[in-house]
Amino acid sequence: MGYESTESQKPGILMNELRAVLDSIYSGIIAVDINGKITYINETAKKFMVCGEEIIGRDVNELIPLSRIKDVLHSAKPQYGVKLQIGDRTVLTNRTPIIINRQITGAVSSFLDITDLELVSHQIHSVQELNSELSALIDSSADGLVISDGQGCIIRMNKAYRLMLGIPLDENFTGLPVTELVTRGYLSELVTSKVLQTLNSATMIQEIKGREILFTGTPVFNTKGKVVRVIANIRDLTELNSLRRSLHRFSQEMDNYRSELSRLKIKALEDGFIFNSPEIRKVVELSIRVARVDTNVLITGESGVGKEIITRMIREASNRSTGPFIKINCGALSPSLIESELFGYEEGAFTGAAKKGKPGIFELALKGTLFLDEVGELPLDLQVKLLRVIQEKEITRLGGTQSISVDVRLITATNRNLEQMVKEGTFRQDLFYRLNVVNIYVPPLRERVIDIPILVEYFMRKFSKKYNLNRKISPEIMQAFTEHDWPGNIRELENTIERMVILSPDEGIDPSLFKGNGSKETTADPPRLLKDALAETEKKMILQAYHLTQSTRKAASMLGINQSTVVRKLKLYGKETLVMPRSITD
Ligand SMILES: Nc1ncnc2c1ncn2[C@@H]1O[C@H](COP(=O)(O)OP(=O)(O)OP(=O)(O)O)[C@@H](O)[C@H]1O
Repeated sequence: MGYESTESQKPGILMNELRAVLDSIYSGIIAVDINGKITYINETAKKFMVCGEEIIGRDVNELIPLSRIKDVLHSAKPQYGVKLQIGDRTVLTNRTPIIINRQITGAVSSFLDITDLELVSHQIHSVQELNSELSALIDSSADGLVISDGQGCIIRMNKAYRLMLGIPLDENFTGLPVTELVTRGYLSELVTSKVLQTLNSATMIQEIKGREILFTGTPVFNTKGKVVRVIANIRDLTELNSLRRSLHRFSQEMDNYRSELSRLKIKALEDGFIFNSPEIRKVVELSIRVARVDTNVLITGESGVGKEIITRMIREASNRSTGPFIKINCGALSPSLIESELFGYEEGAFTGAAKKGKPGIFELALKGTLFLDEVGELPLDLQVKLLRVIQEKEITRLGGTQSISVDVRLITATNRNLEQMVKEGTFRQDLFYRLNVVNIYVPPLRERVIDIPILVEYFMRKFSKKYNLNRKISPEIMQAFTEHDWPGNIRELENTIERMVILSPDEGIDPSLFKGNGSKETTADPPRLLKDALAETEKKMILQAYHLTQSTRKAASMLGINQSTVVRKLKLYGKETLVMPRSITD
């Protein structure tokens, strides 16, 4: 459109036309004179002004405080693309000086509202950020992902997807139909196709290269309910399933273990192992746990606390329960006897050796359990030999040359402080470590008085039955039992009750028999016949000697009497006798 003047067009008409043109454009236009007073403003620019009054002739900064058009008046230099804030709108402005005859007479500013554009550009920026976040998320996912459009064409595929299906990183699938994955042999069935057919989520499991893969397809709908995307997610279930199977197996084992544990606990009680205290409960649990592992166990605790009974429980709960159980008391035999007992000997090994030689208990305990009681009493030279057997799992009979392999579980017990003995140099440290792989400490009775009443009841029943006597215990005596110190622990308690059951004259238990056993009570004993007192002392000494040595021969030599007397008396007291200080079961 041109603005050439013709004869018929007057300048006024032209001006009107020009104004109409300027008013109809999107840009705002403001002209100022040399003083910055507004000389012209078009309709678009007026919309930016807050005042509805006269604008012409007013200072530009009154209406647009941030306007820098006056800078152009001073510098005579045009400005282009300057961002300016007018009220809540953002505009992009160009400012040009008006120069007539080389004189600045004013300036014109034209500006374009870019507020909405800014908003859109901001939104585009946010979308770009979101997009890169999404890409990072998709790529870092451990699940495989393939995203297709509503027509089933692949838009993106992440690394995990490629790895799980064995698709090379440089094989491009973008824009291709998802069915191409089947065509190229990566898959046999497509979850995406299922989603597109049913317009619903779908799952399937496929075995790919020996691995179990779970496919899950999810449709994404637009506002009109049309599927615009299908997201196929794949997850390798192989490890998960194998973990699940292990977990199942493990929990089944745990269940078996638990029921076995309670079975053995019940059995321990049935077998006459009596306890109420949490301390012994822990000992029993540890013993049963350790029984399953074929390792050396050292049981420590004072004399008579139940170390042997616990050893038998371990053996009972172990895989060697049907193998032999052999006990040897290292404190009751001379060193030379222990050596020949442990390792056996060949014919003529020493004077008095049996003609054909004799196997040692390491041989006899083959596939079984060997219990070395009072191991702290073992002399140093025998400690070295025992250590060698443990390390080499072989023995050589005394006087022999042939190595015999040893398959024995070793359980040792002591009432001595082996750690202290190691410090003092009377027990070898290396042997101590070998024996003490697992330590089970049995606390003395005074540290678990809660066990006393139940033990008293048990022993009362046991001995009443054994001697066919009906004995009852009064609350006062029970009280005295729980208050007693029991330095000899359960063995002492057991012996005391046995004595009381036998010696009490009637159904009730004679309290004086208990007082005579070293009770804290101070009342004097009633006078008794000398022969009864002697018989009682004799019995006590014989029983004690026998319990200490576990051998009628040793007990006899300890007391300076005949072995036959010990055997006879023990029979009289109802005790079973053993000729040798070892017992072989099964
Ligand atoms: N909890 C218990 N329930 C029933 N009887 C027990 C219990 N603890 C120990 N006894 C009995 O006490 C006596 C001594 O137990 P055991 O021989 O096991 O003790 P120990 O610690 O091996 O003794 P030592 O150190 O003298 O060899 C045994 O007759 C045993 O049956």
